[in-house]
Amino acid sequence: MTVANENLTQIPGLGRAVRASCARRSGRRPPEATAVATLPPRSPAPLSTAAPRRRTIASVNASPPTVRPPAAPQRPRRDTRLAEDWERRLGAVAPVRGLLEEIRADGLAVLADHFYGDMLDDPRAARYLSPEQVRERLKPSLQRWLRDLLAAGIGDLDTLYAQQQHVGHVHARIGVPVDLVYRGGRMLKDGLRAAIRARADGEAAALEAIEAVDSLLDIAFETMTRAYARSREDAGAVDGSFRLFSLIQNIGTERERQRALLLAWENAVLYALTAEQPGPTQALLISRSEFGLWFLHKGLASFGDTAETREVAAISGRIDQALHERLPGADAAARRALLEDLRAWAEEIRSLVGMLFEGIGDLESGRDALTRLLNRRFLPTILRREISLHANTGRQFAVLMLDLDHFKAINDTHGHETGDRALQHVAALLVDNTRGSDYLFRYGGEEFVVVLGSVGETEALGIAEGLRRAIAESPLTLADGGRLDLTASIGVALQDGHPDYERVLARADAAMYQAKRGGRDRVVLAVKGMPEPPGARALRY
Ligand SMILES: Nc1nc2c(ncn2[C@@H]2O[C@H](COP(=O)(O)OP(=O)(O)OP(=O)(O)O)[C@@H](O)[C@H]2O)c(=O)[nH]1
Repeated sequence: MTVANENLTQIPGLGRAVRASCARRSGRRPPEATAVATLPPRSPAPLSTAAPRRRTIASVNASPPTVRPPAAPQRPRRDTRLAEDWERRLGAVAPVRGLLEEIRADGLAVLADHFYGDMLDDPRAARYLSPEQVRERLKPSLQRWLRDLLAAGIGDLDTLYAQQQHVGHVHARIGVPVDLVYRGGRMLKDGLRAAIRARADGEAAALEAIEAVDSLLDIAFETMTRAYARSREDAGAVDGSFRLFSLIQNIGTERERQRALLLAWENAVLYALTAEQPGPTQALLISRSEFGLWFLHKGLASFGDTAETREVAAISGRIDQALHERLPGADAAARRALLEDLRAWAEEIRSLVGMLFEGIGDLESGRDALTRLLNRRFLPTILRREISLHANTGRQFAVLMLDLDHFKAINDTHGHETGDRALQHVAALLVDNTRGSDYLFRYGGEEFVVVLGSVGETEALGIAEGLRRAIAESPLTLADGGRLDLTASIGVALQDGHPDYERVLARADAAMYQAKRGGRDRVVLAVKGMPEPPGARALRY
């Protein structure tokens, strides 16, 4: 419950904001998100009002932009058993409603003070919290969250459920330790118990209210935890595929290299087994060969635990065992037989490794097919890493949101193919005018995101200005020899210590929108209080 409360008011729907503006500018619908997070309106709105469906930053988890029909409104995905439990627990609150109303009316500010006082004392929580955030946003939103929970009736189930889910997703994005969340839950229970006892008319009434509130908090935290776990699993899968993707950058070359190394081992064995003196067995073991070392250190890490990798490992073991057992003292005929077996096993390995490489061919989808820049689905992985690096080392990073100007007119005047060539041209300029350590993503149709690691404001603005100038000064040469001038609007946001990666993206987006409004072909730095782009309703500072 540390950051979640802030996010109840600050974060909801940032992904939607970014996606909406992306769609707005690109003319293409952003990809569908998987997660559905719905929140009640910010201020004292009735909980029973159905909350709008919100998309989360799963936006950037999705595949490249595609045109899709509008999504039908959906209720948040719910587990039926959990929903029944919610209903039961909300029902149990009814008889004690009067007492809870009293607590809602005057008891929550003290509780929020106590809660955040304790959290700020915890050095781990300090990573996610600043006294200013706590004072300005977190305490009020914790009170709001509690007020909503204590006032909720069965008709509010959808909203409540989605609210807890959202909190869980946010905790996962930020990486709040689960035990800290549970500690927060425990503190709230203790505080509410004390408040109930202070106001209840007798022990029996107090116990009834305590039981009702405890069970409500329990189920709220269970719902959050489920969403948290699902989010972490999804993020883990993407992180995993990114590791794999970055490990084997050029699959074709790597595959040929490993074929050659396996062949080199086979030749060494052939040479040794047909020579008069085969030499030491140890030198022939496949596990000691360059291929064997590659497989152990990189192949297994890259391909993971699959039937094929297990089979390669088993055959390699068989090869080494046969060499140990059958080579020492073997006569020419025995060596010939051994050689035949070894070559047959090597052939099996070759075919299995070929299959493994084929299986990861689709990792090429880690790159955008047109521009060869990184696919946006890896953006959360990179931003989470940068945020964690910033927390651990203080190294700041920046996000540039770059959108080509009047791109529709280019398509309309010169055709879609020329538009595609312009996108490739700009992608190449981005590569040429950034550092090797920067990450370049195609974010939407004619929109790019650049993540600059270890930069301050001046350097980030310098790189952004360099990109702007490079694009403005490097027209695309057309098939008929003519030239097509291009410009871009760039929003720059420096990481401000906020642990949620959606926020820095949304700030860069707002700055980019200002660059468009200011006349295009310019760089704008995100500053506090910048107005939201239309459609980005949840973009709040
Ligand atoms: N050729 C090509 N065009 C694309 C691609 N993806 C999106 N677009 C086009 O990009 C254009 C974006 O247009 P708008 O969002 O109206 O923005 P704009 O014309 O660049 O105007 P401003 O952003 O306001 O300067 C649309 O016409 C899209 O069809 C693509 O992959 N290839």
